[in-house]
Amino acid sequence: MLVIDKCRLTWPDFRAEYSLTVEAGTLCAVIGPSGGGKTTLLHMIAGFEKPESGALSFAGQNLLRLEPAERPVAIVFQDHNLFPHLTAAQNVALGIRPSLRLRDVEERLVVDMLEAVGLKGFGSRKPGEMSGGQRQRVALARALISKRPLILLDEPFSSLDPGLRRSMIQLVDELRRKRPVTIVMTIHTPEDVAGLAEQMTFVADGKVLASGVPADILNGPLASRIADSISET
Ligand SMILES: Nc1ncnc2c1ncn2[C@@H]1O[C@H](COP(=O)(O)OP(=O)(O)OP(=O)(O)O)[C@@H](O)[C@H]1O
Repeated sequence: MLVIDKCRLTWPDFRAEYSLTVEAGTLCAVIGPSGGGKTTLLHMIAGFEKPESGALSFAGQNLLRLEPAERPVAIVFQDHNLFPHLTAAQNVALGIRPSLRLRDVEERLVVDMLEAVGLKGFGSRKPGEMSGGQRQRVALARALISKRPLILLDEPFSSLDPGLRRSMIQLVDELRRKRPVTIVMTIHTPEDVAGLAEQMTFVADGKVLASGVPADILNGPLASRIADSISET
């Protein structure tokens, strides 16, 4: 279970205090208005932002004591954070082994994962030779291939058309059937995760204002505020 308890961050123009619980194995979709604090929440879980107070744990382990690289977390950022000098296959392989010295079976895994994200035959391309949507999928492949049990996806599919976006989210969902993984994903359109996400979390003004079963959140007391934040993005 991921437990965030009153984690506070203060910047000159923004104050956040997050409390949220996500059961292990759950797909939790995070929605909310632009600037409300969704990315900051993910960055804090990953360790790129340090809360001044509060508690943060995953599977009983205190994450606040761990550096980002030590956390059991794989993250896909909005800007995909691929290495431009490496090929798509090498960028994916980093998810298995930072040294890139892969065994044959691992090379095969990379090829299979590129195929799973619809990039068969793109392994030798560099990020600069790929579209924004293709780069997003390379970054997704790298996160999915890593053995990290907590995956954070920050609007990973924003440059994909709705059909491809939906199929990528289904791919993320399938991963959960193959190995136990907890996923926290920021999204813009709740329809994308309909029937897949067990939990929906509405973040605005630096706070988790509601979290629970998606239908309850979308039809609950914050329904009109949520609808406004969706139409604005
Ligand atoms: N390192 C930082 N220092 C100061 N302010 C920051 C920092 N990071 C983010 N902020 C501010 O925190 C607020 C929340 O930003 P955040 O990126 O978390 O929002 P968001 O909900 O992800 O928005 P969007 O949907 O547009 O990506 C913004 O006002 C932003 O300017």
